Amino acid sequence: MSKQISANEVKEHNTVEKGLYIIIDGNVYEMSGFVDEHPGGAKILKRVGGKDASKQFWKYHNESVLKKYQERLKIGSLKEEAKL
Ligand code: HEM
Repeated sequence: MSKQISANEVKEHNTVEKGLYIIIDGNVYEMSGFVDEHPGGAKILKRVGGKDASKQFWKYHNESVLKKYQERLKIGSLKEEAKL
């Protein structure tokens, strides 16, 4: 099972310096080492750091992109938490 990461932890990692975490479909990806080679540009990725970027991701990519990069970029999955 992959590492469980809380929504707060994701939120705190919103810059390349601190670690650029993004959520796609409940999985957490660490993008800081990838921003400079992202074909869609660094800026757009930095803007979604610390956030759920599922909607933006599926707008521009398909499943094969995730398959290709998940081994390198995926660091865990979003922890299920009780909602108040
Ligand atoms: C795991 C995360 C991501 C990976 C591995 C990734 C990878 C890639 C790759 C390989 C391409 C080249 C086109 C392709 O092969 O489909 C691309 C293009 C692009 N990506 Fe990403 N990307 C990620 C997340 C995102 C996110 C979150 C956004 C938006 C906020 C984004 C926006 C774009 C845009 C705008 C393009 C250019 C599309 C075009 O020129 O038609 N990407 N990305």
